[in-house]
Amino acid sequence: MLTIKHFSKCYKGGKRAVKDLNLQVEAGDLYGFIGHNGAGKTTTIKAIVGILDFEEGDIEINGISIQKDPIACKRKIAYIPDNPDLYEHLTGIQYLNFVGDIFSVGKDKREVTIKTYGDMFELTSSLGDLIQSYSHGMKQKLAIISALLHEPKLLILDEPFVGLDPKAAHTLKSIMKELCHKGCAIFFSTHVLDVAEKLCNKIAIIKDGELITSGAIEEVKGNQSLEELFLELINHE
Ligand SMILES: Nc1ncnc2c1ncn2[C@@H]1O[C@H](COP(=O)(O)OP(=O)(O)OP(=O)(O)O)[C@@H](O)[C@H]1O
Repeated sequence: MLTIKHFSKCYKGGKRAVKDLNLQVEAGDLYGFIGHNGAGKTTTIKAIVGILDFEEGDIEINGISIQKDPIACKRKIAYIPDNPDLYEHLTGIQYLNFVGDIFSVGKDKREVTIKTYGDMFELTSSLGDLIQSYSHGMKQKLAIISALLHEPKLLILDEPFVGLDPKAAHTLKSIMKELCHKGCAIFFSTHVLDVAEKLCNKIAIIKDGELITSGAIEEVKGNQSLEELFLELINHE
């Protein structure tokens, strides 16, 4: 579903943010991407979803290169950034319809999806309000609903639990598990190691732009907790 091959990124005038990253995410994977502040997670995520150019390596969504055919890739994926920048002058429902139009989501399918996830996130009664009146968590919920409208095959989330209250975080975790159960793949960054440990079947740990371990969570962490493993790897050297 997602193949990252020898991906490197060097910002203009800056140091190398990611170095020779290789990763494979399969259908059904709930893949956690873990690393310290500045490790290179957001850089990698932005490259995967086609909003950050890169010169070295390739990233493929279902065998299609994000750099060669970004439109075909974007039809299959959804991306929720760590700080959703939505159109504040629209109401929630106008924004969802705008996204639905972009992805050509049919009227009936659109209504069912908006009602289902709107109710799950307790946002339905606020969808007629302007986004500028929403709290950070409400914007995050709206961004999540908009991302699910076109039934993406690959969902990419950057720090998805930040700003969500415990109930909404629980709802999102349930949705993520259900989507992967149905064959969707999810790749998400997080600093919440307890959540990653409980939720993910696979994890990758990145340090200073380099992948230091990846694979099935039970194999990667062995008998340790994920927190113990992370601290050991990050403090090493
Ligand atoms: N636009 C940019 N220009 C120059 N350097 C950048 C830019 N964006 C990120 N960097 C640098 O690239 C490195 C990786 O940053 P990135 O945002 O990918 O880290 P991260 O793992 O997502 O961190 P965090 O957990 O703090 O969000 C850091 O050294 C950062 O300073």
